[in-house]
Order: sequence, then C-alpha cells, then structure tokens
Amino acid sequence: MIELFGCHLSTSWILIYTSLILLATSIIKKWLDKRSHFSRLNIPGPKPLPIIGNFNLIVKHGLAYNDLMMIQKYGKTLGYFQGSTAVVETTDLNLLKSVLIKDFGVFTNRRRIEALMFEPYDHFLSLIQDEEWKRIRAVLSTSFTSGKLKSMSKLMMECSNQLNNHLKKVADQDATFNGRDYFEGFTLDVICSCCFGFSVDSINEPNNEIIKHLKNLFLDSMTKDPRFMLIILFPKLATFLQKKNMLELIPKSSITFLKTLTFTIMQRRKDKSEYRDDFIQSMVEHEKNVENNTINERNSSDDEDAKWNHKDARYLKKRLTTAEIFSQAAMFLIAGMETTATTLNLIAYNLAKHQDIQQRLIDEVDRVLKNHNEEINYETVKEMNYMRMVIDETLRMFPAAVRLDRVAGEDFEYEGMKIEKGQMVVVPLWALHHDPNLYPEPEKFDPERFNEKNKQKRDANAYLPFGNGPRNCLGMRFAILEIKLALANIMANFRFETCDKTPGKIEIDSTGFARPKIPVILKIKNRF
Ligand code: HEM
Repeated sequence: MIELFGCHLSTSWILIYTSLILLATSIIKKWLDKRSHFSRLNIPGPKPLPIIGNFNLIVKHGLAYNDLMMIQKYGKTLGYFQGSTAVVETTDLNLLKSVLIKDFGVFTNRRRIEALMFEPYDHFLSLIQDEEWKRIRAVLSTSFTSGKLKSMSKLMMECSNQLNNHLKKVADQDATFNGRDYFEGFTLDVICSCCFGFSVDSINEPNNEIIKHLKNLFLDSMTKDPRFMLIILFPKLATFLQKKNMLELIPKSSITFLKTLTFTIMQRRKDKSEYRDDFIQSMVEHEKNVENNTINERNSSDDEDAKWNHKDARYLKKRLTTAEIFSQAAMFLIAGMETTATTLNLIAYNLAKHQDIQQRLIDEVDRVLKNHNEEINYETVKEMNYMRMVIDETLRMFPAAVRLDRVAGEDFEYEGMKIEKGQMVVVPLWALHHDPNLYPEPEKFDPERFNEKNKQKRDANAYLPFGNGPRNCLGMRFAILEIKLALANIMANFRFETCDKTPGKIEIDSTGFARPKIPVILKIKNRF
C-alpha cells in the first residue's frame, strides 16, 4: 500500500493509473503529430480529431460528397486523416498526370492492405505490387486483346439474351422493376461465363450453390460492414486479428469450393475435354505457349489493344499458377460485377428521365442494325457512337468507383508540397467529374459533353472513370463492350420509362461505389 495525495493506493491501482496516463499521453502525442503533419508538408486540409482523424466527415457526408466538399473548401490538393492513415487527395490535372502517367515509376502501387492478404485476395492484380504486378498484368493482358474480346462477345450475347427474356416478362406484365437486381444478374452471368468458364442464369437460379459461394467473396464496403471499417480505420489491428484467425472476412468453405471448381475447369481444358472462348482458356493457352516457347510479344495485337499494357517479353514468358488464376477470376468478379451493373442501372435511369435522348439512341441502334441484318455483335456495336456518348456521360455523373489511389514509392515534390515516401494519394473521381469548371452544370445529364469536338477540348485526366496510365482498369474494354451489347439488345426491343416510384434525383450511398441510396425503380415497355 502506498500513500499518494493523502489516498492509500495498492500497487495494482498504481500500475493501472500509470498505464492509463501513458496511453493518454501516447494518444495526445499522436494527435498533435497528426495535427501538424500536413502543415509541415505544406499541404492544406482539415484538422484531425484524436484516434479517428477526419473519419467523422466521411461518416457524416459519405465518401464521394465529402471529397467534393473538401476540394471546394481546401483547394485542388489537400491532406486529411482517414482514421490512422494519412491521405493526400488531388484533382489538380498536372499532379494527376504525374501520379498516373509521367511518374508512374514512383506511383506504381496502390495501398496495400495487409489484413486482406489472404487467399484469394493475396494475388489480386489490384493489390499486388511492383514486379509481381508487372508479371501478372502482362500475362492477363493477353486475355483482353481485341481478338479475345471479340470471341468473348458471343458469350456476353448469350447472357444479354437471358436478360432480355427476364425484362420481357416485366414488360408483358406492365410491371415495375428494380434495375439493380436485373443488371447484377446479367453482369454476374457474364463474369461466370467469360472469366470462370461456366454458364449460369443467376436470376432464374438464385439458390445455385456456385452463385452462393461467389457472392460470399464480396466484402461489403466501408461504412456498411464493421469488419471493413476496422480494416480501413485501424489496418494494423485488423492485420493482427486476421493473422490470429480472429477476423474471418470470407468463409473458408467458399474459398475451397471455388478454388476446386477452377482447378477442375482448368483440368478439363488442359485435357481438351472442354473448349470455351473465355479467360480460363486464354490462361491454358498461354501456359501451352510458354511450354512450347511460342510466345510472341503480343499473341494477338491491333491498334486498339490497350496502350498501357506491358509488352515486355520477359514477363510474358512466365505462366501463372492455378492459385493465381483463381485469384484473378475472383478479382474480375469483384472489380467487374457491381461496377458494370451500376453503370447499366444508371444508364437506364438517365434514359427513362430523358426520353429525347433515349429516342436518339433507339434511332441509332435501329439504323445500325438495319444495315447489318439486325445482328448485334462486336462489330455492329462499334458503330454506335451516340451510345458511347450516353455511356461516357453516365460514367461521368456516376463513376462506378468514386475514387482510386496510388502510394508514393519515394519522396516527391510538387509545387512546394511534399509527398513523402509511403504516402497514399487519392484521386476523388466523383469530385473531379463534378467540378463545374470542367463540366458546367455538373448535375445535368448531357451526352454532348462527349462528342468528338468537346472531348478534344478537355484534358485527358479530367475524365477518369477507368483510371489512367499503366495501372488503369484492365477490364475497361471488356466492360464497355458488355454494356454496349446489353444496351443495344435492350434498345432494339424495349424502352425505359419512369414510374411514381422512380427517384427524382439520384443520391449515392457512402460505400465508395456509385450505389444509389434508394432503389432505382423503373418501367420497361415493349417497343413492338
Ligand atoms: C463500368 C465498369 C468498370 C469501371 C467503372 C471500373 C473502374 C475501375 C477503376 C477506376 C480502376 C482503378 C484504375 C486506376 O487505379 O487507375 C479499376 C481497376 C481494375 N479493374 Fe475495373 N472497372 C470496371 C469494370 C471492370 C471489369 C469488367 C473488370 C474485369 C473483367 C475490371 C478489372 C479491373 C482490374 C483487374 C483492375 C486493377 C488493374 C491493376 O491494378 O492493374 N474492371 N477499374
């Protein structure tokens, strides 16, 4: 027993008090460091709170709207704290050019989230770094050439016909429908067919075992799932819990099931008992080319093949392991299903609200198809230029991923601001696409912003729905093709209309995707 300020305290109480004082001192010290962090680097921004940094702003306004408000308040480049993580955010077009293209050597990687480094996330193209990323991206890019996309377009059309059958039932009953359910069904079918190597009609088969396991691969984002919030706010704690098996993010049974399925499909392709024009087939063929030493720099190449893809033969001479291939198929599902479905959903909304624009699109589809025997395919949708303007403007208003990021691999100076090695740089796509200096009346749906003349006038980094530079979206041309085929097929048969449940204005939720806060309910009418 010790006497302190007239009180008798046991040794254990003294230990507890001392620990609390040390903890409080450490929190205050970290907070003071955080408060001066960005002013030291000459970067403006809001002052952080202890522990949560500026996360309260994100919770209050939502990720996308908060980005927009902060850019308006602090200028085109600012710094803030997302929990314990320091973030520099920019819509400065010159800095964007440096980060995404010119100084790609410095900004090669995205933020690495250690807690996510378990199977299948550990090999995700979007999360891996440096040499591993270069090797895997080079091999994967052989699956997204014009020739491969043309072959996959036939599989996409099968799924689009399935979607039309479902929409026809809605139209025949003069019913309303929730676009998200239908378009997610379609994009899930497309990824299963083109990337995992099997056909499915997920709207008709919601209890299909494979579909259930595939859906388990999704981590609901940011503010919805407390586990994800833990990863973002306290990455070190999340990593510790994950390594101790105290934080299960994806059921192990689903990982084992899907991995076995991929192995089986690959085996069938290798022993030639099955052939399909899909991603798995591309990977099996690549493996054969490596074994036979028949790799050329681009197995199939034309001017349209993505300009950023690595052509380095060193990387192309490597094959991917089956675990790596499974990982990429899972990544395509996560990167490609919701993004593409949301885009289709919001195109449908924009068209229902703007009947004049929808009519112009229908006229284009009818004209092109009339010239080509009514066939919707890889070539005919290429001629639908107005459709591309409608898609581009929808992705401007609602970029499916509302931000992207890079991490500085070394110290970097820009106009007196210092971006330190290890610093995460975020590009807030929503804020960029709603900048009234780049897009007057940003809330207005106006496809003319994307006619050739207007496009020429704009800086290439003012429009980034798929990112830019060597680390841009690998599936960009896949997604645009998928959307065009589905939209052409829909417009050839139906027309979207609003109903009394259609939202007057779209607001998005705080998840980091352009997910409408309330369901987009529409009507669909038969054209004939
Ligand atoms: C409308 C649909 C889509 C949108 C808006 C979209 C958007 C994006 C964005 C913004 C990025 C980050 C780019 C950057 O950091 O510069 C990205 C990365 C990526 N996307 Fe997409 N995406 C879409 C569809 C798809 C599809 C269908 C696939 C696959 C089939 C896909 C595969 C990927 C991959 C693999 C990456 C990571 C690339 C890398 O790190 O090298 N995406 N996407």
